[in-house]
Amino acid sequence: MASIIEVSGLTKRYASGFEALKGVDLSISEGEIFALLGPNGAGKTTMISIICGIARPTGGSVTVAGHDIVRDYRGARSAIGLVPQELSTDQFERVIDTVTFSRGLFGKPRNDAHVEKILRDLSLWDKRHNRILELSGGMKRRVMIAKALSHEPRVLFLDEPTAGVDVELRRDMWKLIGELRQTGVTIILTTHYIEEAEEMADRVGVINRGELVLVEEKTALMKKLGKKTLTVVLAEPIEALPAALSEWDVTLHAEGGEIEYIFDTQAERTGVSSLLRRLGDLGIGYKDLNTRQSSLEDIFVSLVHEEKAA
Ligand SMILES: Nc1ncnc2c1ncn2[C@@H]1O[C@H](COP(=O)(O)OP(=O)(O)OP(=O)(O)O)[C@@H](O)[C@H]1O
Repeated sequence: MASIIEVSGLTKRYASGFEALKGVDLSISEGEIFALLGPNGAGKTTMISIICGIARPTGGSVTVAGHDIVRDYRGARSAIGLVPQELSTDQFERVIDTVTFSRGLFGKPRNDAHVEKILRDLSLWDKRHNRILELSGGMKRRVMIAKALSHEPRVLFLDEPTAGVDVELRRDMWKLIGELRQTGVTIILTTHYIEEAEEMADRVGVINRGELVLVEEKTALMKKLGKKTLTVVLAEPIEALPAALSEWDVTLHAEGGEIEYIFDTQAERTGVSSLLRRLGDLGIGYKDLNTRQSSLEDIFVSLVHEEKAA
């Protein structure tokens, strides 16, 4: 698929001398949902701010829909819709007016049919004459999305779209984002919720201390780094792990009632059958076995830990 955003050798050094981005390269394809993950202070907001023309890069280049974000700021910016984390709209304004006005800010001619479509798509049409302050938190977030979509951008940035919202609203937002992608808009979201990336993204990028430490298709990532945990529920609890099990990456849980074994699903030998044989040899009986796939969260935590350790 054609790329819509090209980030090359991007660096950002703040006036304090702090290097927030250390040479980031990234290419985003048109129509994909890309999730940018990273711990606090990793550089996510800095990167988005630069791509959206809010902060200036110190080095490197970024193009959006072919427009250089510095030399052709207007061209680049008009291809972008940005949904900030904070509500940034006049609370007394009416929904339809704020969305119509946002479109005008980008120099686009008035298009009532487009504004109506957005408001309908976002289930805000019935509320179009309400003032923002009369809306629920979830609706306010939808208004922010409507504003960002008002000028028909090709790329939509969502900065932590579900931070601090309840589970139900989060699911609604995921559904909405899924629907937006059907319209062909490219979506880049930052999130602290790994579950959100797991649910939504086609590709995942992990940024840590100003460096993009990983960019991968979500499914490939989960498969490649995927480990499984085998839980062996013992017939009788044991006090400690016998030394004869030290060849396996096993730990004792549930007050000695369960042994957990983490194994690599891609390995030629997973060690599962030999472990069970050894348990038999040791006279340790078990009454149940189950395995679970490691989540993106396990993968993310181990990545950021490896980085820290290095
Ligand atoms: N204006 C600034 N001057 C100096 N340092 C800054 C400035 N803005 C951000 N930083 C630093 O740059 C680093 C990256 O910040 P950034 O806001 O991009 O992180 P983030 O990944 O978005 O974090 P969070 O998840 O907490 O929002 C942080 O260490 C931050 O303290």
